Amino acid sequence: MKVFVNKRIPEIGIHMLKDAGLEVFIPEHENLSHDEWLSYCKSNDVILSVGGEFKYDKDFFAECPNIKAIALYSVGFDHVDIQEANHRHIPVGNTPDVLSRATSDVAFLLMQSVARRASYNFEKVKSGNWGDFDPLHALGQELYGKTLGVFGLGRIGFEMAKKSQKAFDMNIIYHNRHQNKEAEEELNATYVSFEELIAQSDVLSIHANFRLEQKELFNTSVFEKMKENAIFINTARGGFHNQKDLYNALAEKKIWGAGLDVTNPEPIFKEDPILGLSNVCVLPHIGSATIEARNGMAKLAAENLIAFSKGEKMPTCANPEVYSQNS
Ligand SMILES: NC(=O)C1=CN([C@@H]2O[C@H](COP(=O)(O)OP(=O)(O)OC[C@H]3O[C@@H](n4cnc5c(N)ncnc54)[C@H](O)[C@@H]3O)[C@@H](O)[C@H]2O)C=CC1
Ligand SMILES: O=C(O)C(=O)CO
Repeated sequence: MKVFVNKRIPEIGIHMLKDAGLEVFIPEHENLSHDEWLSYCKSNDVILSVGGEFKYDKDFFAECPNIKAIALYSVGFDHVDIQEANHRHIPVGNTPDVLSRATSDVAFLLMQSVARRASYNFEKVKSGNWGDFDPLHALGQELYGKTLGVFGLGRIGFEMAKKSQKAFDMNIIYHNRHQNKEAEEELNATYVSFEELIAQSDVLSIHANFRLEQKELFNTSVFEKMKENAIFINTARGGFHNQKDLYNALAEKKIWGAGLDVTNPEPIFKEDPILGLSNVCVLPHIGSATIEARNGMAKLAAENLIAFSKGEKMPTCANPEVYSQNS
């Protein structure tokens, strides 16, 4: 079975595929054009897919009927038309759990960085403006006993809530598609409406899996209902927030600040005015960027394709319903 891996991943994953007798193709250079990517998809049987820039939509599946399985090097699968994959009986593997702590660590980092204005103060030092001790300048806010609102309390959201409660004794509220009994029992989390989540959160952290129908759910109509001391954190997908509305809310100090690990578009344009604000911290989508998480993702993606090559179910599949469909 021929595997197309569109970008370098930790060697452990490649070795696993080769040891299982699969033929692995990795292009010489990385930043593939769409046409290059498509031509490589057409000449292989399955894909180990890194990154979200290439979309697995109806057009793709029509152009590449040869592709029988996709193993994503991510837990998010919003760049895949799952309905079309199911229709074509194509399993789509993903990499949950192994990156949950790492990603929640970045949300936790952003929360603290914004609360204590780390970016602003670091920029001051870098530009030689250490400044005299000023009891009233660039003060941050403390998080102890404040309310963390989680939009999408799943694997990563749970880790974020757990460490925020442990470190700062934060009160946890959440809004989800389904109630999370484990979080309610272990973290004393309270399920609230979307409106209550927005109004009551001192820190609002987005951890839902993105779907197009939720595009720009967080916009001016939301930001104007948030507390003035509120911190907006997004480590899920940039599509969840309207970036211009967020800029306006921050510039007009409608909210305290924002921490983003995901933006719209990605990479963010360096001219984006949001980067010039003193109450923002933006990171370049590094949530899963640890040695441990990225190795774990490589192992899971390889295991998914090896299972497929043996006619077995993928251990971690974004569309497990594909296995229960009539052939
Ligand atoms: N910044 C980064 O590098 C990374 C970002 N991510 C993002 O984080 C997302 C979450 O990952 P996991 O926690 O593993 O997924 P998960 O599936 O365990 O949790 C997502 C939660 O969101 C909830 N949800 C979905 N849509 C919702 C809606 N409209 N309203 C309320 N709740 C909703 C679901 O019920 C679920 O509990 C991924 O889909 C991905 O987009 C994941 C890993 C790394
Ligand atoms: O896993 C994901 O969904 C990411 O965004 C990157 O790890």
